[in-house]
Amino acid sequence: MSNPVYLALDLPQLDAAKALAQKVKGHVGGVKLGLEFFCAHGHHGVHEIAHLGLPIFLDLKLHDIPNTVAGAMQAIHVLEPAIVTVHASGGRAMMEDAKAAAGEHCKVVAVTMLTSLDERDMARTGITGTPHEHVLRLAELAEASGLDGIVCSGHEVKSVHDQWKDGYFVVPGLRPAGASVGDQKRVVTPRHARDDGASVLVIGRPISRADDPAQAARDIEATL
Ligand SMILES: O=C(O)c1cc(=O)[nH]c(=O)n1[C@@H]1O[C@H](COP(=O)(O)O)[C@@H](O)[C@H]1O
Repeated sequence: MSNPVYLALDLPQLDAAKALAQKVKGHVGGVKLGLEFFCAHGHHGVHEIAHLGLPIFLDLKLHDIPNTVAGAMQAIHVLEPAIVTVHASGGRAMMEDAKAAAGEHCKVVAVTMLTSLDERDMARTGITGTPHEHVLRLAELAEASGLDGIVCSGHEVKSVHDQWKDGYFVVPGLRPAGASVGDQKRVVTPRHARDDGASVLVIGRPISRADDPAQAARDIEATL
């Protein structure tokens, strides 16, 4: 089985991001470039990282009217990302148009409820019920919209997997036992998420902020 870990390269400096990706290259399955990286370095930065030969997960979390999101998807074809994110709360038409506009080999996955939120945060945005219920509802909508899968926490992935057998499930909010949680609220270990059916394990700071990132990536790989 290929390594399911995608390293989140949430670094502002292009050289530092390249150096980190180079260090852990043999111990991760791909790299995730998010808003911080893309706003700072754009297409050029993505091309620079792509030279390392790892699959690229472009985490843009697109959320706008369908026409605008479809235009953005077309504008990134040339980067040939393996995975791109949109927000499920953008609705069915937006997700359908995003998928239709995506490159042939690009998986489009919908962010359901950010792993930095809990039930109280959710209630403050006017959404009632539990995170679990909300994620399952948005997963159903993403599947009906023709997307490849969703992003959710390790708390929900098992139930989502039971309901959507051939879905592609991206799980962030992962921490090896005892690691600092930081701003994440719905957290499990990488092994737990994998056992519950995660297709991709997104891991950032536990690797990028380790004294020896390659060793941290190896240690996580060994638990899977
Ligand atoms: O879409 C994501 O990747 C994502 C969704 C989510 O609900 N929670 C979440 O943490 N992420 C991303 O996953 C990464 C987690 O980083 P660490 O908390 O440092 O492991 C960051 O790049 C986040 O942007």
